[in-house]
Amino acid sequence: MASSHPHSSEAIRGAKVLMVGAGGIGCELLKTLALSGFRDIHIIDMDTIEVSNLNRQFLFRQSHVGQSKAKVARDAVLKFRPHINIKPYHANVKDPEFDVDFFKQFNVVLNGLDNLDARRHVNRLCLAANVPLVESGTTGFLGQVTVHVKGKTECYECQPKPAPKTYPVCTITSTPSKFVHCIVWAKDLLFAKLFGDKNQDNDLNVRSSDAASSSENVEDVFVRRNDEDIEQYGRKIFDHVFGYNIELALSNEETWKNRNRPKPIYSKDVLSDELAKLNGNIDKNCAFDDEFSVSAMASLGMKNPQDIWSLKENSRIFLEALRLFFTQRGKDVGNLTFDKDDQLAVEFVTAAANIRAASFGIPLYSLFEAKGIAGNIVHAVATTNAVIAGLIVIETIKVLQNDIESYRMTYCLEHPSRKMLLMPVEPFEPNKSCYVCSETPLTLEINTKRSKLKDFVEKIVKAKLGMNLPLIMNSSNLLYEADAEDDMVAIYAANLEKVLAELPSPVTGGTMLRVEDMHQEFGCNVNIKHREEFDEEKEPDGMVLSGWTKHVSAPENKDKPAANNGASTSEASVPAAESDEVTIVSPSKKRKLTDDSGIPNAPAGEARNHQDELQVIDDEDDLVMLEGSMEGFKKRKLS
Ligand SMILES: Nc1ncnc2c1ncn2[C@@H]1O[C@H](COP(=O)(O)OP(=O)(O)OP(=O)(O)O)[C@@H](O)[C@H]1O
Ligand SMILES: [Zn+2]
Repeated sequence: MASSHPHSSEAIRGAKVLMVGAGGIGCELLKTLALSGFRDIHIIDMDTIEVSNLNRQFLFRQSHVGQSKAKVARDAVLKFRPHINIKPYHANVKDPEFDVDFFKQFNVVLNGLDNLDARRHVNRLCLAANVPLVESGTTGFLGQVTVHVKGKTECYECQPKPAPKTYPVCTITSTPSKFVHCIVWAKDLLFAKLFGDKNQDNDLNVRSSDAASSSENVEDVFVRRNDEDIEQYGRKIFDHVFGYNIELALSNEETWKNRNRPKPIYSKDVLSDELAKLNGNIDKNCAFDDEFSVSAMASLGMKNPQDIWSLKENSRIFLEALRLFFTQRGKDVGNLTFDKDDQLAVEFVTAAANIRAASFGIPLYSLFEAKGIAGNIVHAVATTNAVIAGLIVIETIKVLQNDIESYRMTYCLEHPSRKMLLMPVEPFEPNKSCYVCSETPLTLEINTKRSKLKDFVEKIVKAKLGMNLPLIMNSSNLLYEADAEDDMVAIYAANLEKVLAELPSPVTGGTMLRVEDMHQEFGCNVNIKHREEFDEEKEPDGMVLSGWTKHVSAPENKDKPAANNGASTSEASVPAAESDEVTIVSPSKKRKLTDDSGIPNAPAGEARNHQDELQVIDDEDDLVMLEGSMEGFKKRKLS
């Protein structure tokens, strides 16, 4: 780790650093820190080791599966650097114990995280504690490292981050045109409906409940009666979702005027009765070691995850996976959420998505490909993580030396630009209108007569402002407090609704709300303005927050800013959603369709660069940088 600075080794030896995340980047980083001479390292990671981590998180071995990442990483590094201090915390960085005072003890904080939510939280604590932050992210071959020093460079939130990839609910429930729509339907609607929490809202029946006046009671279809034969139940579900619901959708002629009509698929048409019986019989000879090895593919003797199954094979997998969930993993049913590492769940979702795709004339995909789409997986490249970890340490040393002139944010590219794969750029000054690191008030346009406190808190305060434990004030009146007792919540809700309701319409001056998060020692002012109507397509929240800088996020999710925006460290979740999930926009009313799309696992779609500096052409599979874009790298002086 060469540095021209004479005191770098001193700076390293005396430094106390906090690493957040001990995953793909984190393992590389801890090793590089230790080998570079760092002697006091604290690590927070909330996860335990999974088998799927082992290919790149090289501090972990098979025998560590199930153990704390932070602790195992520490032990592994102490084997070759026994005399340094490494303190692990198996915990969520958002836990209250990691407050501003905790952050203040460190000289620098290094993020190796994989989600926007945690990154924003750490950014705010670093600002409040006045501790520099070195932020990083990787997605496949792409990566970046940025330096954030309060008052000197932009903070992590100075540039707005792109919104999570969302799909209009009607595209998902009624008019899929791409395989990803079928995956989202299979995963977030059907899987959730059959195996998830029954109390969760679910749009699966949007269409059929419209016609619930017909003989069938829709809710009953999905509930398995106690004495109901599992094969019969499986076929009933199959026929309902792939046959009956499609017929129902077809009855709405308007929808299909300019679209290809889907084809209803019934189990009897695809599977002969003999086959369906065989379906069940095979399994009886197939023993599973534990519940996580339960597999419909194994049960049916299908081996290659890269095969594209026929409609018949998908149907058999669908019925078999459903049967296995109820017979072998019955205790999970009702509590499951889709997990890309759950083989049976991936099999079920692949099969269901393929059957739906077949119905809508969309090409079918293999389990391997479907898993990538469902899990938003861009395959991790260990080398990218290693390069990024090295760059983090280089920036860390500069930060410790207070060598501001040398700070760089560095992009790791997939293809060379001007023969360079690493693109160093001078950091930007803080954005004067950043609501996080400056005092700029925000503006919220909202229908003050209709909007509810719950929506305001969930959609704006938590989702957009990233607050964990919010508190809302109007002058000196407390309107909302996150951890208030239930009865108080009702009073707060009434208060806010009263405040909103009393606003004259249209409000020109606005009403100021103060929103704070004590834990983050962060607060901002929100100027409420009344607006009557919202475009349900473009403004699905029914309220619009603005005021802190122009929007970077492109509607098609191209030219998405940097890798550390949302998802990503290794095996990054592409659509950069906070929960790393593709979500469905559920409109209050039916909306006009658009074909938004973009394939979520296409690495090319993930051009992760500062939009202002890097122009990127999303050319299906290639990230191409325009030569002229180098102009954007011109110096911007730091204060
Ligand atoms: N709020 C948080 N608090 C503490 N650790 C977190 C938090 N959010 C994410 N992490 C950790 O950040 C690390 C990110 O690493 P990485 O991107 O390699 O993900 P992974 O979970 O190890 O792998 P994959 O998601 O690809 O299976 C994970 O170990 C995860 O536990
Ligand atoms: Zn900022």
